[in-house]
Amino acid sequence: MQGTIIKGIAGFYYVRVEKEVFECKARGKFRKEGLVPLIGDEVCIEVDEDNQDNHYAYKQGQIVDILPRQNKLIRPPVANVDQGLIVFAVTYPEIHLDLLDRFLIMVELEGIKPYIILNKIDGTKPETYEWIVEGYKKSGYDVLCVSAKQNIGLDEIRQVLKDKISFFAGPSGVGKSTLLNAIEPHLKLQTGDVSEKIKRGKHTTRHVELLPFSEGGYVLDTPGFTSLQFEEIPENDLKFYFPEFKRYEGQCKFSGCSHIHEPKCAVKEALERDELFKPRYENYVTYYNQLKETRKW
Ligand SMILES: Nc1nc2c(ncn2[C@@H]2O[C@H](COP(=O)(O)OP(=O)(O)OP(=O)(O)O)[C@@H](O)[C@H]2O)c(=O)[nH]1
Ligand SMILES: [Zn+2]
Repeated sequence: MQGTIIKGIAGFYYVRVEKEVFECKARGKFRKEGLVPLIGDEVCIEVDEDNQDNHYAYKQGQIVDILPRQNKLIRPPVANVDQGLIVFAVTYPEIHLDLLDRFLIMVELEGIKPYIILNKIDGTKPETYEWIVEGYKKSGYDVLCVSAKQNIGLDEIRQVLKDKISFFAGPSGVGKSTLLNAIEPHLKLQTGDVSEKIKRGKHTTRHVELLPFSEGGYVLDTPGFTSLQFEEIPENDLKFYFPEFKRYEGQCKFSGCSHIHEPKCAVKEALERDELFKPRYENYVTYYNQLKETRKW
């Protein structure tokens, strides 16, 4: 049978097949190969037929194969993540585009698809945030304006989440938990279930878990990215994490153009023509200079 690892605790992997969860050990061969199963892995399991006593909370099984990974996040350690939903609020807390751009760079660094979710549009005039929506759409991002409180735009988020592995990230207080609970009221219930089980075991460490979405797909139960540091990027590579620059690739006079001070730069010309979102370009320049400064030391 083939399923997804949704949780791992103390050498046990919880593999969800259809709607059933199996408690599995990994075959010794993985250890020999230096392969550690990860949450999010697609695996093949064999069910232990002789070990299905009902005093176990789960049916027991063994992981016999791990399918090739599409990608792997380091923190939290999860495989096959398709997309990151970056949540901000249009009002309180106020949107800091610097912070939003940092979140976007983190998602771009992982090579996964970002979505921008602007929450709390209830009671806020569209004029106050429309320029941000336009700016990020111009940069090539998908932007959804929603209200968790008033059920606006939630079906669009459900469409995005369907059959994918997703995480939510964003500053504190923007409404990530409210949003998840509004999208899928069952999720909270299941989180409760699991923490009950963890309490009964001896292990109190926080484990990452994939929460199954009723229409198919999974959501990480912890927000992605606690750190927004990207100082390991060489400043000359930073441009690769601004997808809107790709359109102008090869069009600058100088190859390896940083799009900052070089003459006949296609990116700067596009900026003049208003094809790019200026605040984001300015953040690019700021980060570039910061990275360059850091490297001097
Ligand atoms: N007006 C309005 N308030 C909202 C909306 N969504 C969430 N809130 C409120 O915003 C506050 C923060 O919501 P949370 O869901 O706890 O935010 P969070 O992003 O999970 O915060 P952390 O757990 O700190 O990361 C709560 O008081 C919510 O009631 C919304 O759509 N509109
Ligand atoms: Zn250039």
